[in-house]
Amino acid sequence: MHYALRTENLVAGYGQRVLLRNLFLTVPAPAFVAIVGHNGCGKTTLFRALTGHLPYQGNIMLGERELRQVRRPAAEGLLAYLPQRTVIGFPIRVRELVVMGRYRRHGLFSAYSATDYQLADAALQKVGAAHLVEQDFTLLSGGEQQLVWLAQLSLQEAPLYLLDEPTQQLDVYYRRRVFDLMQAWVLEQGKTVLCITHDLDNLPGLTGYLLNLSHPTPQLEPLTATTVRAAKEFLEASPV
Ligand SMILES: Nc1ncnc2c1ncn2[C@@H]1O[C@H](COP(=O)(O)OP(=O)(O)OP(=O)(O)O)[C@@H](O)[C@H]1O
Repeated sequence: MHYALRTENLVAGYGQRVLLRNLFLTVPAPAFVAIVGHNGCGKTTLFRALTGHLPYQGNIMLGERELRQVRRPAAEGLLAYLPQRTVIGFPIRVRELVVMGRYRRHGLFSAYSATDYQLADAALQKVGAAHLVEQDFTLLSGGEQQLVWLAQLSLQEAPLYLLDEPTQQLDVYYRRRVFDLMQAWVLEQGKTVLCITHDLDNLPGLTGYLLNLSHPTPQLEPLTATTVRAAKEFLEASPV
């Protein structure tokens, strides 16, 4: 079987504060994984370790590569990461921001080709944000900005996508749409998508796995109405 990600005995945290304890994970490729858990249980910390931004003990394999041997996993095309909040401090047109998803082929601010821009427009169309293409990104609403980031992410040619609460600022309609989009990345493009979310109501009906990082021994479970309900009850019943 082909694996997108494996962790063996992964331990990580901040100083005395250990958040990930002896985590063993094997994520097949392709797959969708919804990562849930209480605020502060270590979901983003897991992503920081996977992206090479946090020291850890144990092993992390990204596909066939041992993460310790990789200097910059995103720059080398092993993964693409959408953090929770990214602030842009200068005016920039939406199309110009989205096309930067092609940066590994060109360098961030170098000249992009007509094909790159066509891909950027198509990516915006797919997330339902084609109408924003000419606008100044910094003037958009939080939800609109999130759609633009998703379009940019979709242009990155990585096998593994990590998304930290991508539906956080979106209304009901766009939340559904973003989950459908992530499913399409998996089912149609063979990507493996790890998505941190508190939006459990949108999970039943999706194909993939659930990972409850608040559980004492977190492991992948099939994503079903039953497992989502159990996770919800667990999270409602127990403190962090
Ligand atoms: N650089 C840091 N130094 C010390 N503690 C940190 C640091 N970054 C995060 N923490 C703490 O680690 C804990 C876990 O943070 P993390 O961001 O992984 O939580 P999370 O599960 O993603 O939570 P949320 O659902 O609220 O986003 C939090 O209590 C946080 O305050």
